[in-house]
Amino acid sequence: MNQLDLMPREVTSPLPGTVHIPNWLTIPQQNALLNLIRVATDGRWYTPEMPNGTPMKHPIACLGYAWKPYLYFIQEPYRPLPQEVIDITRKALLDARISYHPYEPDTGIVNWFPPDSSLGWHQDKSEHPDLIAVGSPIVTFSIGDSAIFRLNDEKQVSGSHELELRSGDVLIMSGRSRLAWHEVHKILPDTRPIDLNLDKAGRVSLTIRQALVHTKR
Ligand SMILES: O=C(O)CCC(=O)C(=O)O
Ligand SMILES: [Fe+2]
Repeated sequence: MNQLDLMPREVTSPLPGTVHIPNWLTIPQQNALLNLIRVATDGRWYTPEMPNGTPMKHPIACLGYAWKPYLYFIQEPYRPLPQEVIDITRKALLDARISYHPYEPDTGIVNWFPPDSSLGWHQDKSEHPDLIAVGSPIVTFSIGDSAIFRLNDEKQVSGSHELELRSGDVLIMSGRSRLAWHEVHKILPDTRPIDLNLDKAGRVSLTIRQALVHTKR
């Protein structure tokens, strides 16, 4: 434990529509979520290639629809996003006081960040344009080693907001900051809680979103 751990970590809203809730999941809840991810992804990890052929720097796995830069597709056998994940996503939105209707999350991209990995400056815009236009939320749960996360409403690191995303934190990007630029700048080694059921160093982020418009039949 360092000095900072003694200070309460407050809920913050660095940009309109973005809410960071520290310590939102308890350790048992994080372990339950890790288990659920293990079962639901069923070893279906892959390292997608960018359109120019270079592989991404870290592996991902997907719940619900699958994703590769920059489109969603159906992974066979198709299994919908687990109801438990939809439920905690809705609860996180309620706690963040973000009301957004109708929200039908259908996809979770799970990122595995080894200690020396990062994810460069980008916007999340593979989802249906009508959903992006209305600010449909992206809800991210962090588990494992902490990350330095940066975000900005402009395409530049300079002047960006820097957040430390620790194990158990939730971050929501929605509304006016749905298309905010962001990056996982670095992973802070050996910062994960000891009671976590993670057998190696690194960080899991589960990023829930609605990818497609669901027409009622
Ligand atoms: O790991 C994170 O906190 C963010 C990941 C991310 O930006 C993404 O999956 O698009
Ligand atoms: Fe992203």
